[in-house]
Amino acid sequence: MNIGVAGAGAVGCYFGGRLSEAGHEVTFLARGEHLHAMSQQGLVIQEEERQFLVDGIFTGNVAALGDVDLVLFCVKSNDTKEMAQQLKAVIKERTLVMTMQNGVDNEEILNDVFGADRVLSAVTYIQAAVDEPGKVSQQGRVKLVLGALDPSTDFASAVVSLMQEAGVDTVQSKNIRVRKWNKLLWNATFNPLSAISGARVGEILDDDQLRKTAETICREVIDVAIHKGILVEPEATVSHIFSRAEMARQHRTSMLQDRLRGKRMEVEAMCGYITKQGALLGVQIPALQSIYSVLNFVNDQQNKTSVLKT
Ligand SMILES: NC(=O)C1=CN([C@@H]2O[C@H](COP(=O)(O)OP(=O)(O)OC[C@H]3O[C@@H](n4cnc5c(N)ncnc54)[C@H](OP(=O)(O)O)[C@@H]3O)[C@@H](O)[C@H]2O)C=CC1
Ligand SMILES: CC(C)(CO)C(=O)C(=O)O
Repeated sequence: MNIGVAGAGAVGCYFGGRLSEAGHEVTFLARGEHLHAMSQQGLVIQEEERQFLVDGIFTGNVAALGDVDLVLFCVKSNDTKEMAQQLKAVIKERTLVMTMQNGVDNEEILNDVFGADRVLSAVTYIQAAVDEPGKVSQQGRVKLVLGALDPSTDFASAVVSLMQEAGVDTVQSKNIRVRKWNKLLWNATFNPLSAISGARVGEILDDDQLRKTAETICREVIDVAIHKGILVEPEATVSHIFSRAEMARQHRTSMLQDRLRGKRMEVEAMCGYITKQGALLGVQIPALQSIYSVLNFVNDQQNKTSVLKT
């Protein structure tokens, strides 16, 4: 299959790399030093046990994705609208677009731009990072749960097979929005708190005050999910989220990694969306709301600093 990666950073390079290794033609859309390094030396992927070199097409020109059959949509949520509009102008009418992003609002944007009948969504379980330009590392388990936004369409199973044949543990879901909400509950509990405090997941679990705050946020977000009509059993969900966190003790969440690198954090996707939904639905979420206001300020400051640097 002819596959495009829109936003070849950590996630896009990893899954695009696995598909390229399985023999598919993959075009990686990237930019800056990372694109330069991949164009010169190829893409190096470091997994725990092995390293492999990906020899794909590396480009900074979105028009190079014009002929692909499937786009892995992997930009940070802050860039979703802009990337979706750029893609819409160049891809074929029948090209499938699969978001592998965190959060639940990217689906709404992609739905508006492309129509639900060709958008897929994946819950992405992976711990990947761009360690240096041209080099991506991945640790721990890799798993995808994927489904179509419109479950009456039948193309999700073909993409599940594509991933499975490339050796990626992938299952199909008929209710992908609920699965995405479940992941968002984890991310909203740990990502903003880790970004504001600088703590790894294990440090949040071990510090009484931080743990209490994480639990408070978790319950707030569960409340919003329930008011949105997502079926969640609060006690079982809190306990599941905290037991999954035990397996990621050393992890610096993607939001903390962005903050440490001076990059714009996904504040809207991880807290802004939930805060706004809470306000619309009349659900009080003071803990997450406070963290949202601080992280928004930090994001704006980082943005100003990077503008000053350029
Ligand atoms: N990393 C992880 O382990 C996980 C991440 N996720 C989610 O997956 C999504 C992607 O995350 P991740 O891969 O870490 O993010 P990255 O920042 O590593 O990757 C996104 C890439 O897209 C590039 N990009 C953005 N706009 C353009 C453009 N117009 N043209 C070319 N390149 C562009 C970015 O470039 P630049 O850097 O210059 O902005 C960056 O290289 C996020 O929603 C994240 O929350 C989900 C599970 C795990
Ligand atoms: C915890 C993790 C790596 C789960 O895949 C994640 O989604 C993040 O750090 O944002």
